[in-house]
Amino acid sequence: MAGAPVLPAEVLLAKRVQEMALDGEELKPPYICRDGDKAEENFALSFEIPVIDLSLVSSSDPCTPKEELQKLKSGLCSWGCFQAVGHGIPKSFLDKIRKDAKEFFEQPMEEKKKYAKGVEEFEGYGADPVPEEGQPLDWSDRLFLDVYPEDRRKLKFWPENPESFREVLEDYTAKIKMVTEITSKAMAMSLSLEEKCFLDQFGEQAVLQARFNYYSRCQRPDLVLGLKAHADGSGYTIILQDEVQGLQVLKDDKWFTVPTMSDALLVLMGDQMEIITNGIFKSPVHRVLANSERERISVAVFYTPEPKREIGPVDGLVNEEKQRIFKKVKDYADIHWGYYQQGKRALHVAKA
Ligand SMILES: O=C(O)CCC(=O)C(=O)O
Ligand SMILES: [Fe+2]
Repeated sequence: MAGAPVLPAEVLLAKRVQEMALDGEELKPPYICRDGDKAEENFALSFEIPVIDLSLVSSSDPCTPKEELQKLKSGLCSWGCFQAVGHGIPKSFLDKIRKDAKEFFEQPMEEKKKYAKGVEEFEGYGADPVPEEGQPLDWSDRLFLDVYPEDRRKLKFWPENPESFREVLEDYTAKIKMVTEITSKAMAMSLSLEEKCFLDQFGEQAVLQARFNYYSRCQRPDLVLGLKAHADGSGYTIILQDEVQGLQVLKDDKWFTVPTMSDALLVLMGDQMEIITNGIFKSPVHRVLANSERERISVAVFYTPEPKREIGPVDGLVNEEKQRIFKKVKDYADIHWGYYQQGKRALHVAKA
């Protein structure tokens, strides 16, 4: 592997990781981005990530258990994420999404390429746009789609096969939108804020984007990453995992593997929730490891404030005790993307 020529990312990105894996191609930089030192890995399974029953923290219930809200708050202050159950989406429906996603990626390349994106485009099937020079490439393929508001949908990128894909995704979008409503309210209540204050910041036309990730098997998982370490630029992100572990969250300089739970959705704070809560909720750095035995699929839905909408720390969280640490920003996700492509975080641009 040493001495393998470094090909321009544009050239490498013309071929899907899934094809390279199937062809048994030799790994090349910049896919190779780790030194293979397994000792550095921390495989600790983090059962400390709180599991929150959202049906218990819905606002209309005057008996909302204080302990559940407290658990939600402390989880978001320390981990920046939680496993949501009781979210109202039946497990059978989550299985359907997982099944359609798997069927899509398992089709011949020819079929998937009908939805291919250009190297510099965002939406469609392929890889992320070419990163800055020196940045690693992810050992994964993805299908990225704008799903809400409806007028943002570009149906030419929406798979027609498997047959139920479009309908299931439409349905999932509506269900996830409801989950964002309950979640935003519960998070506000956990901080003793007016329950609609986060929803008001995001706006009614807040954007949902779905990213179907396909992590192919890799013979040398110690040399690559399924997805490089990053924090999300969203407000927050709702992740559906399959039964294969791989997602890790960084806490106290250690990587913790997020357990898989077939009926749960992982709710992970993006930078914008860190800004809106004046730094109280953390937007965690996370990554995905590659796996030599099994492929892995996840569906991440990014929930982001309306374009052009100014967001900033909510009033109740800035006071004499707690100084304002972030200023108002708009279109933060775009700023974030520029830094992401350089392998950097963007949060400092919003510092007061
Ligand atoms: O695959 C996963 O579990 C996480 C995906 C993720 O972090 C992302 O798409 O931003
Ligand atoms: Fe992410």
